[in-house]
Amino acid sequence: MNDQPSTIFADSSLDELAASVAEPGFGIFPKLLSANIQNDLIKLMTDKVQSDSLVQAGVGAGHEMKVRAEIRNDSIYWFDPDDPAPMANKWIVAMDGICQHFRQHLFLSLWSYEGHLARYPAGGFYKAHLDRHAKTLAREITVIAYLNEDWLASDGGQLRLYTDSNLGINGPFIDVLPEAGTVVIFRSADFWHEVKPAKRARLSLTGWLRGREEPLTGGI
Ligand SMILES: O=C(O)CCC(=O)C(=O)O
Ligand SMILES: [Fe+2]
Repeated sequence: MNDQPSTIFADSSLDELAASVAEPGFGIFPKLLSANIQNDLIKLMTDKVQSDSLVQAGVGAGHEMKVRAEIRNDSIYWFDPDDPAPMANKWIVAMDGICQHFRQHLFLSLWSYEGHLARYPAGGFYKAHLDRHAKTLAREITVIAYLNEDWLASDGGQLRLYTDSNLGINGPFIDVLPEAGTVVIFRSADFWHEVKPAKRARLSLTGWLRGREEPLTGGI
């Protein structure tokens, strides 16, 4: 497979991702990443861990973000378009490509990407939540790529995705193993999800395709 920036996702993959976002609003795609891309992302993650670049993740948006280890206890590295690692830039370019594809094919107003590498330590988890922050409408679509080779069901760490947007955490769910190469996509405002406790360190790359920034007035 050609690993030029624009081809991290082949056109056929972009079409499949778009179809799942259109209906039912989420999609789970094992082995969507090529072995090369997967290895480069794992290497990027390893480099960031070794250079001590990860910080404890918080909850909430902007200046209201707080570390809340009882809700999530992963460490993250925010992608920066100026990161010297070619793979960081490649990923951002690929995400911009998805925004463009979804603008053209789904008529969604998506204009930017924010994302981070995340490392959950053994025992790590993230309690059930929606990704769209209460005070901003910017996060439209969540895209998660997993980077764990040979992950077993007994390792835990499943993404539990609640598939009925009306019933939320009282409804049916799908458990997804965070196996390297798997990509999960869903509408950020509609699907509750959580990370079940993992028995070994768990690596993922989570990001959001964003619409225009529109702060809501009034408290929520
Ligand atoms: O790593 C995952 O499976 C999900 C992470 C997540 O829900 C988040 O960062 O908002
Ligand atoms: Fe989330």
